[in-house]
Amino acid sequence: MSSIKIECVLRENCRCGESPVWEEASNSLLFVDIPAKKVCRWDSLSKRVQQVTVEAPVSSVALRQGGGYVATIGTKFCALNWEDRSAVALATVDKDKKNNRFNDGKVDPAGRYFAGTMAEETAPAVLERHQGSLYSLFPDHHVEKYFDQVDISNGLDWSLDHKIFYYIDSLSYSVDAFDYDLQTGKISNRRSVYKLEKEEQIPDGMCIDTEGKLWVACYNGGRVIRLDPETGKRLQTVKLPVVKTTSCCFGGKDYSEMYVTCARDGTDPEGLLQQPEAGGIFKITGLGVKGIPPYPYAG
Ligand SMILES: O=C(O)[C@H](O)[C@@H](O)[C@H](O)[C@H](O)CO
Ligand SMILES: [Zn+2]
Repeated sequence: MSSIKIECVLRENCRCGESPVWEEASNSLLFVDIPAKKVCRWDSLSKRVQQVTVEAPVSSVALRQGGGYVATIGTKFCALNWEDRSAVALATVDKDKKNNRFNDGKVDPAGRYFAGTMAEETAPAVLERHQGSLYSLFPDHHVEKYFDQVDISNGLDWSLDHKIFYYIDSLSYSVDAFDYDLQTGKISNRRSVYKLEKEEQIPDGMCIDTEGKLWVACYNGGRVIRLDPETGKRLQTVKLPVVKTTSCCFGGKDYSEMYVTCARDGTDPEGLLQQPEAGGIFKITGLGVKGIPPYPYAG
């Protein structure tokens, strides 16, 4: 039996930490603080954080094949140069929806950058509904739209054989699956593989492990849950000392550690006293399962 250890490795006070991504080359964890408009890089060896501030809410960051990063900023897919701290737009979506912004994003196994949008929130999970859409930025910088009517576009990942795309629209309280065509990037045959239980609250970010099981961060649920998408059963619950857990990824040595982001916004003063680490970065070890490296954007 492995013994699970949960540790706050960085007390960053993120207003809404999101999009953890492990960068093996620098032994670092990348993440964003959405409303603070910051992309951060935490060096796990020196324990130092570097950050780049951008001009609009930044909701996800991903590696880029030729070096540097890509990020979703406002309603733009951008290239991010860490050295000169510049962000250059590659494409813009939702031009007719001035109140929208991107939310979670991740690169597919063929190097396309998937990300969805949502209306800006007036409070956590309070927003005009059905305003979001799911998109992907192809390596040639053209954008494809998959569907609209999304409330809060969130967690996404692909099965290990690349034949299934998993997706979360938070306010559906469901983890969905689609058939995935890696060649064309097309999705089809949407179905639900897991419905959240009441105490699990709102499904947010998600990642897959080497056994093909899904890990979902539960916003307001203070936990990550491990799901078997084939049986629709929850296999494990890992509780954290913060309530607004937003996303998770594997990283560290051989991708054997899990990193979890969370939010501080929306917590009242009493809650902050009980959760002094809210907005920090958590590391979970001893899970006995590993993850896979993130795919880099191919454009
Ligand atoms: O982290 C995100 O994905 C959103 O941007 C957040 O705002 C929360 O998820 C949302 O409030 C709860 O659903
Ligand atoms: Zn999210």
